Amino acid sequence: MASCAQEIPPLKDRLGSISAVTAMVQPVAAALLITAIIMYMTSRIILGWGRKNASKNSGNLPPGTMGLLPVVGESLQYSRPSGRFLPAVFISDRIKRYGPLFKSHIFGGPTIISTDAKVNQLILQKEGTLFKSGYPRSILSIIGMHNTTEIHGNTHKVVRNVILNVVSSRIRDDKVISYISDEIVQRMNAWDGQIVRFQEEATRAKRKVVQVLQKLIAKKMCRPATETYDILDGLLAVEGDTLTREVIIDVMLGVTFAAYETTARVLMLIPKFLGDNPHVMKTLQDEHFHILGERACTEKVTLTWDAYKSMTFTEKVVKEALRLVNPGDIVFREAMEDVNVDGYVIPKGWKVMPCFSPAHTDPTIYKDPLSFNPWRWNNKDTNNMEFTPFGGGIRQCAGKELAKLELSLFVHHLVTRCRSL
Ligand code: HEM
Repeated sequence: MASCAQEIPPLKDRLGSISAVTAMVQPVAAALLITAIIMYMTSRIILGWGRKNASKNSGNLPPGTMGLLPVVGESLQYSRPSGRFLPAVFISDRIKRYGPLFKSHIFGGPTIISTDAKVNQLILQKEGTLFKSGYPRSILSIIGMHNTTEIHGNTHKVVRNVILNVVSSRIRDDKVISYISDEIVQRMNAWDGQIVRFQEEATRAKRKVVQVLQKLIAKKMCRPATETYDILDGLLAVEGDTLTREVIIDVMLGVTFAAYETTARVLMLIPKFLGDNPHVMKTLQDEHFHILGERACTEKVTLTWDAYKSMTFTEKVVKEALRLVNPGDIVFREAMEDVNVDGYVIPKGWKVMPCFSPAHTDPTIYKDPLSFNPWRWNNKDTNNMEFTPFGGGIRQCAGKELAKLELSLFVHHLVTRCRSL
């Protein structure tokens, strides 16, 4: 058995080992001290920075926190996946803590987040006077620096009119309906027995879009627009000093992004809603087999504008899916001057982020809001500020009628396909 004397080394040796340990610990301690000093100084700078931002404005900023780091702010918390439907946990937690209007620091800048339907309406309606579209650079670098969100005034009006005119005239064309319908069937056939990797497909596709657009423009320049007149034809027809070729390509990129990501997200979740709600599926099947009549599922069906307009229950299913999925949940604006809202000030130059999903899932507006219930739309007005899946004001979605058509045609093929499975 070892004695205590053997366990405790003599003082000289102990001093030796202590100094060895000290030698080892010293750099670590020094590093810790320096880190602590840097953290202290950083926090002072940050706190000072936060106060400086606030003190520039005489009014009362909405409550909220700005996060610990100047550039990152609360972006990491904001982008943490929620694992459930919107609103994101970040948003619902802050509504509980601060109320419907709060400040944060996300996407690289101080931001006021509004989840109040009335305030959102004000922000959207005052586009061009109190607020202007103001998407963060990180988003613009993907969707193009000159896309629809970044063009203002008359140029925006011209571009918007082109898109609205092309969309509203072409979706009534049965040939276009048939084209979309065939595309859906083709894609569905390719999905059979496969896991669909939407994200990978999208990323790969995005890289090719600019090349495709450039080739398409070159082709279009060589022949006059025909009956296949599309948004690109429309934009090329008004090409000029402000609407340059570069802007047109970015607008097309933006339209592709706006049209694809949003519609795909709703489309992806519709099968889940129907799988979870067999009674909705049954009612849909009744509607769509009625449209099919005696025709067998395997027969190629040519859908028409009239057939689409007769899909009245489908319209409610699409609305309900839009309410819960909310692919256009947030939009970005920038305050053009100090704006007073509900006793708070939104300072000039700050980003403003109207967020729609809290109103869409508010139990005082929608009974049992998280249930998928298309019948709730039987007597409900949808032209109000509490249902804004397509935004509002002069920047309201220019493709909303096309999106609703595409989603309805998808539902048609999805529910009639099941008979043959
Ligand atoms: C479910 C599908 C869709 C949803 C939920 C949706 C949602 C939205 C929202 C919320 C905005 C407003 C953005 C803002 O205020 O900053 C918007 C704008 C826009 N969307 Fe959609 N969108 C959808 C599909 C489409 C489609 C299919 C197109 C194709 C043409 C499209 C084209 C546009 C364009 C061009 C704008 C900009 C309008 C402007 O600035 O005047 N969207 N969309």
